[in-house]
Amino acid sequence: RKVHPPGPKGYPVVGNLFDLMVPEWWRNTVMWGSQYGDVVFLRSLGQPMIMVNSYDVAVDLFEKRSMNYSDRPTSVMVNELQQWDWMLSSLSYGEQLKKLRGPVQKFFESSNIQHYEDMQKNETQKLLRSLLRSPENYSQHLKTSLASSIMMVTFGHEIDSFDDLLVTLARMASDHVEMAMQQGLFLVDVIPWLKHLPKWFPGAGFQVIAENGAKLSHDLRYVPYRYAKDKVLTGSATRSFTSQQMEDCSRLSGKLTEDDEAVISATTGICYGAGASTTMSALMFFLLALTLHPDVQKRAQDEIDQVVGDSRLPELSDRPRLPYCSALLKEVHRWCPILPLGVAHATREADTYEGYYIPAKTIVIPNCWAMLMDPNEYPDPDAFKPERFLPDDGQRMPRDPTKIAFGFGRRVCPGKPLAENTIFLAATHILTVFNVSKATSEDGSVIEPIVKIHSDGVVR
Ligand code: HEM
Repeated sequence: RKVHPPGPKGYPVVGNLFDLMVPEWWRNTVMWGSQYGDVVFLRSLGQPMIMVNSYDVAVDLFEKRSMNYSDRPTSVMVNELQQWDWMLSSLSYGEQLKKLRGPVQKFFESSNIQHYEDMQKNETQKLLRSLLRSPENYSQHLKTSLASSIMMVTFGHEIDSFDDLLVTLARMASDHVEMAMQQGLFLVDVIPWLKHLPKWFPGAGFQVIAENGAKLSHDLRYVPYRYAKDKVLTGSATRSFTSQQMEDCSRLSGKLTEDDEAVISATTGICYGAGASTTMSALMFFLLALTLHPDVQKRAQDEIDQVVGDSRLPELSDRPRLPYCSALLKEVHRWCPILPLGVAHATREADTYEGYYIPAKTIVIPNCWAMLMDPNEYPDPDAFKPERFLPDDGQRMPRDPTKIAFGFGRRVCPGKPLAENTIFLAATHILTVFNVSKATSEDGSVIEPIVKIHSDGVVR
């Protein structure tokens, strides 16, 4: 509903708590969108929020007005008590963000990340061998392979098992921070003075959680970095994000300063948390799509057979000649949004948009679910149809879903080139050597899978 400046008073509070408590509650936000429009205002425990339901509005706010819409919501629990304030994804828009995003963007851009193709192919071939040995453990094999790939790219650290010490640390830390980031879970985020309560005080259990979080935050930042640094200094390191940054610093100033180390440890420390579960989720949805749609699988395999032949596995350079496989992966990002509500941005200052007053420090949520399920852009949105991205001559190509799935504006995912390469290699390698199908019981009858999608509140 349109209201006029000056104030947020009198805004409609839409939806109700029940809507927010059901699993996959963002599905309801599509209804809010059709009822209230592309911009929906809510108040959660006094905190103003807007939900952006259309791609055009997302571009208007996050891209055309990016100076104002590139902040992040702050949280006492995450930023202050647990000291995750070094983490790029939770930094406010400003000098520190620019200082950290610069090296991250430079490292992950396509021209640099292509140097890691051999390493990625090696990891993917290890995945194929594990899948051959015990296909029933497919999700564990995927997790291990993706963890190893990210650890190799970031620290030059190869892992054999998911119980690897650095991976365990990164997993525990990621779980902790994801929990702490959930809006409204901790009262201290609503009533900040509670942060002064000692941990023995009745009801101050959050202080114990915070203390553990602060330790994990410190260890995640410095333990893997020191390990990788030692390998670089002893000459036993392979090329990685850490080694490249250390070389850049030495070339520019002849030595590694404390400030350099603070940047390298922060930029490398975030990679596992940001990249492992998201890429894993995309590949799990890919396997689900193949299981449910054998016709799609067959068409993709035929394309690979024709283009690549049967004497080698696909490479990144084959991508332009595999349009159906590329369309399949676009459809995976659209059909099963991994981050249905993206990652929240926040306004720095008050703004007016199309007659709406948007206060300063409003949390701005891109409703990626609604954008990717928009029937005007993607007719029959619940159906899995890669061919929608191969339109007949003269027909319009629907919007590339990765323009939504990887976020917007100045906070867009910097890891996108790496994620896309990893997903392409794993998906096409699996298609080349395996058939993915529904399981059968002992008497040979097909077991219909029951699709259950787990979400930790951020990543599905
Ligand atoms: C399928 C895989 C992935 C998806 C769908 C994904 C999606 C996203 C999204 C939606 C955001 C928030 C963008 C915004 O605020 O508008 C984000 C941020 C980020 N992603 Fe990814 N991501 C993926 C993989 C990766 C990988 C592999 C890495 C690095 C190893 C990575 C690193 C980051 C970082 C550092 C941020 C924070 C950027 C900032 O706050 O400025 N992501 N990602």
